[in-house]
Amino acid sequence: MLGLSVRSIVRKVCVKNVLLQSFQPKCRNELERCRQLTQLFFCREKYTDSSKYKGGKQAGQRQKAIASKHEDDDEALDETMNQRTELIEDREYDTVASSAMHVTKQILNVQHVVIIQPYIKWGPRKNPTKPDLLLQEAEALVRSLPRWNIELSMKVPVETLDKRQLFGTGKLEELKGIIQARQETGTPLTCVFISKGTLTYGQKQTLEQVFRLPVMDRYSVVVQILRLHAVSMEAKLQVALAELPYIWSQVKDQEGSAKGGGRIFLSDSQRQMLQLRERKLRNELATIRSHRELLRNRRRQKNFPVVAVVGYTNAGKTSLIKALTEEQSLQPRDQLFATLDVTAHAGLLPCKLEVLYMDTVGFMADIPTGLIECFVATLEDAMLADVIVHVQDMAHENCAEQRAHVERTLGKLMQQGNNGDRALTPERIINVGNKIDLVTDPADLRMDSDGEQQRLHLISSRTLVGVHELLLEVERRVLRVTVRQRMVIRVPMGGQELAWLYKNAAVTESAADPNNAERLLVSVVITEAKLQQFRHLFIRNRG
Ligand SMILES: Nc1nc2c(ncn2[C@@H]2O[C@H](COP(=O)(O)OP(=O)(O)OP(=O)(O)O)[C@@H](O)[C@H]2O)c(=O)[nH]1
Repeated sequence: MLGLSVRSIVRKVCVKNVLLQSFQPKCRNELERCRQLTQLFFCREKYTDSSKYKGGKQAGQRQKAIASKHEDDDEALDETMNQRTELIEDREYDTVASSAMHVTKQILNVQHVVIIQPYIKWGPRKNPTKPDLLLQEAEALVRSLPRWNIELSMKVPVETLDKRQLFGTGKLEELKGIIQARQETGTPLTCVFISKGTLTYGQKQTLEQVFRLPVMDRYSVVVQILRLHAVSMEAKLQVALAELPYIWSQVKDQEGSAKGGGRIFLSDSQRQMLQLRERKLRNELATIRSHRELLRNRRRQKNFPVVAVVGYTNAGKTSLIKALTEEQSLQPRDQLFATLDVTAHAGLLPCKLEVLYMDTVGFMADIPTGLIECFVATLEDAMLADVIVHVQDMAHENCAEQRAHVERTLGKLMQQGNNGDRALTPERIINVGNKIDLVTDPADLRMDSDGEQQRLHLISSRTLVGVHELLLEVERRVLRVTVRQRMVIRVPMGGQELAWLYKNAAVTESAADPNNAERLLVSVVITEAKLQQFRHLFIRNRG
């Protein structure tokens, strides 16, 4: 039966994933080394000032000797890293600490966070999204991390996002006062999250000195979330790779700000090591991706229609797939970036044709491109799908912006040629307005920000309102895009025709022909090409 084979394909995908996860301990090593290197980077600032660490000088000398002895040697790198990691463990903690590493190490502890959302009030660089919504998104990011508590959150107008101290002098003093007062009276704060894509090294250092707390930007918060949610080896390698552009940009900033001060951030050999790691990570990823390509080709050979479900993070993609497939094992979570791996789920259309639904990584605005680029490859599956379901959260105040962001990103992916020559025609895209159970005013439902009528399929993945109608629409599009049709074919009982149809089409029903006891009426969903083949093989021969 076809049903058996589609499930077995999904099973194979799962088995393959497990295999990929356990395959090549080399990958794991690579990942571990990269992680250590990242930690090494984040602690570098403190490390260079060895007086701040117990035993820092001694270990620093040991490390220096090792590094100069075996410059490009992998083992030397490991040893160097171990030495440094010891230093990290050993150090006396300083409140004006190198932020990201401090927060990384404390990720399992409770964090008490102050969120500051800077926004430009006037001018061409003003963000079209309202500051309140930006702040809400920043809060949602922090809430996605377990045991991170928001103690204070505020939005602060700025003239530009490029100033070294980010805020005007008066404003900075005011913020410092608020944080200090809070430190003295409430729960001690542990970090400040400035909700800007990336802070320059100089900005971060200045703000840490003023607030006397570690400071994080959006990039570093999102990396923490991605690390927590990366399950497969591919996702883990991607996260490790996503951290590298950040490290490089901070190195560049730091070198820029240290010019004339005689400080060198990374030695040539360390720089080479970082480049080497990057190359190795990319190679490992390429190997894993070629396995995925193989699976994709197999799916294509089996001719299963593929429906990709895309959308802004938390829009309800996983919930919708759960509703469409009735797959109980799927667990939607109220967290941003809950899905980091593209996963395939088998589902049945009303005509009994089986399809594969692909769950994809959520989109999010204001995430530095370097970070998301690493996950773009996982969207290739979506770009190659027969039909793309774009899920939108109708209950979200910023729904129209989110939709525009997803459409822009998909458009960019198309331009970059990730589409395998498939155009993103309106016929391939189904717009779905989800979470209508949370919308109180029905007038809000069919309008976008310009008041234009939207062609949206309104549903609730929670109450299942509209899900059956959506399923019918998915079926209509799948049949049209893949040039399949539903038909009833009359075949001789026990003949080759029936066996051929079972092999080459989706047989949805078969019954005895009431007008001819020797024949069967077989309902099938069949592609145009296969139908021609059937005619050629059986009908012409018979004639
Ligand atoms: N009330 C309501 N909640 C919903 C609906 N659909 C999804 N949710 C909730 O929204 C949250 C996010 O749902 P997911 O399905 O995980 O969203 P996602 O788009 O897959 O999220 P990411 O993987 O993070 O991008 C969960 O708490 C769901 O229970 C809906 O129709 N109504």
